[in-house]
Amino acid sequence: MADIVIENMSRTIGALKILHDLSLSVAEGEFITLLGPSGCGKSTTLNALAGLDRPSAGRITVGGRVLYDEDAGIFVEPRFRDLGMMFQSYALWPHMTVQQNLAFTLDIRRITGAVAREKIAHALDLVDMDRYAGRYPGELSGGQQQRVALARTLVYGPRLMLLDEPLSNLDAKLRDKARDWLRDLQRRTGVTTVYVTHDQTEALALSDRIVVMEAGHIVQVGTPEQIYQQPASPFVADFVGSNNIFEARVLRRQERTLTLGLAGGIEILAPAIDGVEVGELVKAAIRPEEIVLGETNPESDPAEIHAVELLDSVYQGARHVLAFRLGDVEFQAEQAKAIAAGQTLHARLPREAIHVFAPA
Ligand SMILES: Nc1ncnc2c1ncn2[C@@H]1O[C@H](COP(=O)(O)OP(=O)(O)OP(=O)(O)O)[C@@H](O)[C@H]1O
Repeated sequence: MADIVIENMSRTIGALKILHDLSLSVAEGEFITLLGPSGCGKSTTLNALAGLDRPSAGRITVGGRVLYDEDAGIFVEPRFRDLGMMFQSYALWPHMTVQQNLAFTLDIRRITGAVAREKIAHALDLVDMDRYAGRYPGELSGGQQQRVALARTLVYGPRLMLLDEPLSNLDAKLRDKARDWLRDLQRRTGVTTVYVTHDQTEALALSDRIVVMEAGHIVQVGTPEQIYQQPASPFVADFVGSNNIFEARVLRRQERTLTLGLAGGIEILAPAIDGVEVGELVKAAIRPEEIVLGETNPESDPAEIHAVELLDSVYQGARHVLAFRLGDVEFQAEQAKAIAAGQTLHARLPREAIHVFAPA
């Protein structure tokens, strides 16, 4: 049974349509991430689940209970929704110890005494902060404060955990670590989680499924692998991971192969897809790590190989980013081995690595 069902939810403010007819089901225990650029409506969606914002139309059900139904005039107040929410600016109460911060959250829900103490001990244990119960927030590192904030979100056993960019104020190294234990924590507790981020690395690492949003629309829902390997549109391809996105004309269509033309008579092979006609302009994408430079394998299809001049070579630690031009398109390739700019060499664009998008 789905734990969260959002049906035809829209949000309008004045003349501005912020969410367009969103529908989404989240399974019990699932970790789902709303991913998209700033202003695409992620927080508005999360706030609608939390009851902090009232949508203009649609219906939200959690665990079979209707929390919002515009047509039926139902809107359950946040405090009656039984959800744990943590924002980017998770402030712990500075004048209370860790223990008191959690106790206060329970107290609001009239959970006190031995039951409260047991829940607090359990929540602090979950985030590995049980030894710090007597400390004040000011005596903890940023990462520790953040774990306490998560414990505070979890302490009363919410049905859903709603997290809005909870890792964004940690430095890069701590964020990687925090990401790992957040995933682990969610697996251990099994609490259905909706996570908001504009960071695609975080989304790929954490999620069971990712919901990609663009301008108030859901544009793709899928596992991290599906989103990464089969982006539904050039927007998704561009937003998730790096991609070379280019425009080309469809020159020929064979059973399994499309031949795409670039300026200067360059021909690129791609897998055939439906909905594309010969003569049409299409968008296509290939990931930098799929391009093979300096290809000499005699078994490769020569039609996939092009002589190119290396325009630029940038060292980025574990890999080199190498730029070259084909027709009027500049491509970037990535590989571990350095190659000096200015050389002419072979670039192989494997047919299967090219992703063609049917015109919208
Ligand atoms: N109260 C409001 N009045 C007018 N416009 C609003 C209001 N709240 C949100 N918006 C607009 O709605 C759109 C979606 O906002 P939302 O905060 O949901 O985006 P987001 O994807 O969470 O962005 P970010 O990653 O920057 O937090 C934005 O264009 C925003 O400016």
